[in-house]
Amino acid sequence: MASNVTFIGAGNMASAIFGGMIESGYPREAITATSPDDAMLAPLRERYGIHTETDNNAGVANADVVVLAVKPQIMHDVCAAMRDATQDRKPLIVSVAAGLTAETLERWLGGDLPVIRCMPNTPSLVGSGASGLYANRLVDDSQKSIATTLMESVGIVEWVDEEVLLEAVTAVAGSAPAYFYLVFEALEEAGVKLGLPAESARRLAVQTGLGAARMVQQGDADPAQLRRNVMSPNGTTERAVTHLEEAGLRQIFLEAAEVCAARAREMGEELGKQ
Ligand SMILES: NC(=O)c1ccc[n+]([C@@H]2O[C@H](COP(=O)([O-])OP(=O)(O)OC[C@H]3O[C@@H](n4cnc5c(N)ncnc54)[C@H](O)[C@@H]3O)[C@@H](O)[C@H]2O)c1
Ligand code: PRO
Repeated sequence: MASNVTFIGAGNMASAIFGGMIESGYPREAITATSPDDAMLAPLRERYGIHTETDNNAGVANADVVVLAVKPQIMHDVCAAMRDATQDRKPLIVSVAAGLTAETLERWLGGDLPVIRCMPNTPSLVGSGASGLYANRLVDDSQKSIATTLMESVGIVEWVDEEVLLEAVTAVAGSAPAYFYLVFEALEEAGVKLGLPAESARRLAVQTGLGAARMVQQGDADPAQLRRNVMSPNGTTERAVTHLEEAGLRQIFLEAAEVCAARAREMGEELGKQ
């Protein structure tokens, strides 16, 4: 029988994940989502046919898996209010919150709980997500397999052995859709400056991004080789890529990844003091 999965918080991330689970054949009767606002839950009941609750403790009462999907800033209060229910039930806890460590979450929920931390990203909304997962000492193999099933319903999954590596996952996947959107914005602006209608520039740039990503995923060659395949000697691409390299693009990405990871750590430390 399928595990009962309850999502605490029914926003973007939660709905992406339970939407993906249902599309992959997970029984909707085994899924519950909570939010204090029933007006927000009503369309989810309608669209997905899942159970909903405005009371988090009622949501946890029958759960085998509790997915924490509220903003990190309110997580302490949400966990503290669910402590008794989670201690009674001892479900698997899966958190998608940025920064908050497994130790912090376990402590807020009263201790002695299997906790999996997950760092997903928004392309999960279209089934093309990328998630990093880390399990604490109390998680067993069957629980790891449940978390893999949940997150593979919306994309790919990479497990990490050390929790600190979730900061790197945040830098290259959790936050990274925004970097690609920035590149699309910049290419569109450049196309417009060079005379293209904005809509054409966007379509061309986005389709190119999609095609380039597909070629890397197909695995025929690594990205550096695929890049060289586009660069005819003394041609147009070589001129553009040399400009990007000389302007320090690689160093800029490295620094962006470093500040991103540092902010994840900082959020965990700041919020974890509670
Ligand atoms: N958005 C991203 O790119 C992204 C990526 C990775 C991880 N995350 C993490 O996912 C989590 C959720 O982010 P989101 O983008 O889905 O946010 P969101 O604002 O879309 O969803 C949060 C939900 O929490 C609900 N909520 C508020 N108070 C609550 C309470 N007391 N009890 C139960 N539910 C309550 C709200 O109704 C809302 O539906 C965050 O912790 C964030 O760090 C987000
Ligand atoms: N979005 C969240 C943030 O910016 C977490 C990763 C992606 O904090």
